[in-house]
Amino acid sequence: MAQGNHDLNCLSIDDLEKLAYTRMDKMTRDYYNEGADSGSTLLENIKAYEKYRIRPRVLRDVSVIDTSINVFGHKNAVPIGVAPTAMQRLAHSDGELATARACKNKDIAMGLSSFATTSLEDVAKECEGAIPNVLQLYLFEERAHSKKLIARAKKAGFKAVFLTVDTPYLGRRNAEIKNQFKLPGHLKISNFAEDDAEQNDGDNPRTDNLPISANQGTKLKTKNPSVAGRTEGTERVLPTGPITFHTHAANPTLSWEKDIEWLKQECCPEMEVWVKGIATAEDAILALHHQVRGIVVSNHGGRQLNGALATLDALPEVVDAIQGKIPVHVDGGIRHGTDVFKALALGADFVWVGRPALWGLAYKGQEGVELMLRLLSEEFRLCMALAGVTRVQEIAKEYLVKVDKSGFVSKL
Ligand SMILES: Cc1cc2nc3c(=O)[nH]c(=O)nc-3n(C[C@H](O)[C@H](O)[C@H](O)COP(=O)(O)O)c2cc1C
Ligand SMILES: CC(C)CC(=O)C(=O)O
Repeated sequence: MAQGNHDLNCLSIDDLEKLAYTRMDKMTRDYYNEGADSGSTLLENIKAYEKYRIRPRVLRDVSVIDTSINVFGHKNAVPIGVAPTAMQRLAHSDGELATARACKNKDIAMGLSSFATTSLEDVAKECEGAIPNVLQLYLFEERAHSKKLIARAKKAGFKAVFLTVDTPYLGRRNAEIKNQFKLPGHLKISNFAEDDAEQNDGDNPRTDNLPISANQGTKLKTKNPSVAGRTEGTERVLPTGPITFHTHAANPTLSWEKDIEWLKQECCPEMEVWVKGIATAEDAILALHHQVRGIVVSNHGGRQLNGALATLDALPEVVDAIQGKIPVHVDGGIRHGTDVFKALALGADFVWVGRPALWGLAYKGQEGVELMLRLLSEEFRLCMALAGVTRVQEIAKEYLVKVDKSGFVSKL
């Protein structure tokens, strides 16, 4: 394995996190790093990987290793993608463009948030069809903007839409509330900039503890606005005014019957419809029933329901339910190449990383994201070699054991 050309300040994702820490202002750092409530699910996402150990096989000629895998019709260098995360220009002035350039250079799929600070057309242009772009969708209760966004994504050549399904309301993120987090005036939620041109007076801070649709811009004709999202026997009024993540991202009305079928029709045939935020076998079966093209096991990086199962712990029941009928991806807490190996051994087809890309951006823009991808890719390749595996498809349960709290080792 090549050992040359290291950034000696940054030899691991842990190093990268520390380096990024000093390069972000407090509001950005808290917004990026925080989990919901006490943050226990965020931590458990990371810790869950420590419950498994690898069973290495030897004397297998590992001189040639192929880490690549096909995803959305493209060859990805490793089974790792950059997860959609909102507002990347908070971390670096090039924001999503830097991420796109890094992904293109490294042959890595990229997920673009609906709430990006760069338009989907600009990101697509940057990649010129070299990597499969995925649009993460917050499907607005008010449909016109979402309809337009989907049409634009199709035109720009996006391969898939990941409908985020774990945000009927925004999770309670106390630092975000304390800091009165808002997008600075020089940045825009670019995918909706045109829609907002006439009325955009900027974002409003998240200052209260209410479910998100009770925040600014949402008027519900309910008796008590603090229970927004439920129309108490009276008319429901859609969000109005500028499109901000405080007003539009969460949608408490989303449902399998009403929305998945609608979305499939809108996207068909150009883009695949996936659901991001599945954490149970029951919902995995519903996803199959509604014929989505794939699922992402995710708890939104621990930013939504705190107390939910770590994604690695939720993965096996989802994999069992799906039985290979559609791809199962996973995200949350992946910080090492060995984590990628473990997730694949437990049945994931592919993993996505969120915060590490933001830390890379904050550290050195495009170069920092490339560094992050390089670290994870090299660690993954080395892990495969030392475990005695030469192709990604060979990674399976037999390479793992589970170790419980008292140190008892069990086969899977
Ligand atoms: C700052 C931040 C912003 C995010 N924005 C979005 C988003 O716009 N849409 C979405 O579906 N998920 C969003 N996510 C969740 C990620 O897509 C992903 O599920 C999560 O970051 C994975 O966990 P990890 O950060 O531990 O890798 C965001 C996560 C973070 C940390
Ligand atoms: C636009 C936001 C709701 C982004 C998001 O998903 C997050 O902050 O976790």
